[in-house]
Amino acid sequence: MSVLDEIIDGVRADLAERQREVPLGALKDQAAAAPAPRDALAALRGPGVSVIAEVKRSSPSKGALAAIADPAALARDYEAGGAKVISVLTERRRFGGSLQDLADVRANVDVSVLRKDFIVTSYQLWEARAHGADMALLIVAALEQDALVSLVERAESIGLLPLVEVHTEEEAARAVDAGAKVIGVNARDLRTLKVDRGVFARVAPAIPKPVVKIAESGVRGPHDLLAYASSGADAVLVGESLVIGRDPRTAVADLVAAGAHPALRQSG
Ligand SMILES: O=C(O)c1ccccc1NCC(=O)[C@H](O)[C@H](O)COP(=O)(O)O
Repeated sequence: MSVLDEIIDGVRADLAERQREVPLGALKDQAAAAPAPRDALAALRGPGVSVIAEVKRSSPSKGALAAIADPAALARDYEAGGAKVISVLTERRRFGGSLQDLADVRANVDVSVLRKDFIVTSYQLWEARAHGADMALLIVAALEQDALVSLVERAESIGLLPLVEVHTEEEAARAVDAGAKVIGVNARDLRTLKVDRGVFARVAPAIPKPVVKIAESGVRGPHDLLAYASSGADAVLVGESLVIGRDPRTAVADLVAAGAHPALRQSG
């Protein structure tokens, strides 16, 4: 069984428990009472290369990364550094995250917030919106095409911008067919956990121009952002290097400064 399959087994078990505790009708009521979604698409459309900064306590590949007692404080630092979107890992077992982290972050920043999790049912999309998310991750490798299409549609219908994640050209074609407006190319193979920064340059040409292209994983600093930008990235999604560093605000600001270089300015 791959790492991704193991993670999803755990996600389904935790999900079943939450579904017993909060019926879908009650969750929809919570979503209706949540703050209106922010325009994440506009935020990601530049100019320059946008930075998505991630709240990430631990990971299957590295184990514990950072304690992060106050995710909202970290998110405020990211926002002060110029991050356009805050990504919050809400998976509990392998990443140490929660829906409470998502709600806390959303209540304490003015930028858009992404629910980063392993979403396999529309119930999780309602959870995302009920806890204030503006975006939700959908991983192509975790979903049959019918399910992907229906989750993209459901996300959009409830005000969430789906970030559809791929790792190969074939997955990119599936994401495009599903109508994704934002596609993330993850340098990390979620089945083996190997990071290959060359994946973005190979997969990005399969993604048509109007789609926002995000390079995910493996960004250690401005040089990696610039390399992704030179292959056509509109944004980068960064976790580990920000949470293990001593000054997340400055680390984000350095990335934002590199992404704002006039040579990288795009019309959108
Ligand atoms: O980070 C992992 O080890 C991991 C393992 C299995 C599934 C997903 C995983 N990470 C999720 C992500 O995609 C990253 O958190 C995100 O792209 C940021 O990556 P990084 O900057 O390399 O922390």
